[in-house]
Amino acid sequence: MEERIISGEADIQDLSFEQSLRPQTLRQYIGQDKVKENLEVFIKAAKLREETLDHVLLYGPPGLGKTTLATIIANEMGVNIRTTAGPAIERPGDLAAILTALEPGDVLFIDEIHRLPRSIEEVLYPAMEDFCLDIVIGKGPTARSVRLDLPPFTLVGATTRAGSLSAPLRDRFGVLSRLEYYNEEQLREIVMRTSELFETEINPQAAGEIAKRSRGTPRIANRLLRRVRDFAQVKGNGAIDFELAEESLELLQVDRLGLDHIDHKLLRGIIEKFRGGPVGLETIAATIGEEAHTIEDVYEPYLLQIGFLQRTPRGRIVTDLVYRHFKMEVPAD
Ligand SMILES: Nc1ncnc2c1ncn2[C@@H]1O[C@H](COP(=O)(O)OP(=O)(O)OP(=O)(O)O)[C@@H](O)[C@H]1O
Ligand SMILES: [Mg+2]
Repeated sequence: MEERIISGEADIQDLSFEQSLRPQTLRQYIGQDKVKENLEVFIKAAKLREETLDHVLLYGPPGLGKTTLATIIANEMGVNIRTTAGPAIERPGDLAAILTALEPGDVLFIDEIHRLPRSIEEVLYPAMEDFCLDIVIGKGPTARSVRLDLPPFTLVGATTRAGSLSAPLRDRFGVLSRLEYYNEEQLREIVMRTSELFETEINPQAAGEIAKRSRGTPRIANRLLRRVRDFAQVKGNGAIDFELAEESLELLQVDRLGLDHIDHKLLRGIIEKFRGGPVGLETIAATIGEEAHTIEDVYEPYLLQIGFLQRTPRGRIVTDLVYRHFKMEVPAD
C-alpha cells in the first residue's frame, strides 16, 4: 500500500514530532467536549475520594488523540503512566511483570488493546476487578494457583476497533469514551497551537485552509502544517499566509476536502466504469488494483463519513456530492 499524506496512521516522522506536540492537560486538549467533561468529573471525584480512577476505554479512528488523552489522564490524576501495547504482551508472565511493578494509583496504558491475546485477557480480569493476580506455579499434578495482591491502578485501554474487543473485557471498563472526528474550527485551533510550538508565524485563514483539508484528524492537520511550513521556509520568508498554504496544499495534491489522488481514482473509477454504482467492493478492488479489505478499512471510512459514498445491499454508490466536487454534471437518475 502506498504512503498517503492524508493517512490517519502515524508515520515515522509523525512519531518523532508528536511527543513534543501533545497537550499535557485537559484544558489544553482541544475539542472532544463530551469526553473531556465526563473525564473531568470522574477525575475530580476520584481525587476527592482518594481512590483510583475507574478503568477507561478510549476508542476511535487513528490520530484523534487517544494516546494523548491517556497521558493527560495520568497528569491530571498526578500519577505515573506505564505504557505498553496489546501485541507486546505475549505471555501471562509479561503482564504479571508489568502489573507487579506498578505503584499505587498508576495508570497502565495498553494501546491496541484489541490485539491482546485471549489468554492474557483472562489474567487481566481479576487484576481489573479485584486488583489481584492468580498465577499458576509449577506444572502438571503439583501445579497450584497463588493469589497475588496488586497495587490499585487505572487501566486505560485504547483501540481503533472497539468492535473487536471481547464483551467481557469491554464490560470491565467503567468509562467508555468514543473520540469523534474534529470540526474545522477545532482543527484550526490545533494548527494555530502547533504553529506556536513550532515558532512559525501563520495567519488564521491559512490555518483554516489546512484544517479544512485535514479529514477531521489532528495528526493529519499537524502533518500538513509541517509540510506547508517547509514550503514557507524554502519559497517564502518562513511565515505562512493564505496563498502560500493554498499553493503548497495543491502541490501536495490534497484537495479542498482533504482528498488525495487515491480517493479521486476510487471515486472516478466508480463514476466512469460503473456509472456511479452500485458496484460491489470486490469489483472496485479489482478495478483500482487494491485489496478489498484495504478499501474497506482505509479508503472508504472518510468517504462514507463525508457522504461521498453510500453502502447499499447491492454495493457502493457515489452521491451527487461527488459529481459536484468534480464539477461534473449530476446524472438524471
Ligand atoms: N485534542 C487535541 N488537541 C491538540 N492536539 C491533539 C489533540 N488530539 C490529538 N492531537 C495531536 O495529534 C497527534 C496524534 O494524537 P495521538 O497520538 O494521541 O492519536 P491516537 O488516537 O493515539 O492515534 P493512534 O490510533 O494512531 O494511536 C498528537 O501529536 C497530538 O499532539
Ligand atoms: Mg495512539
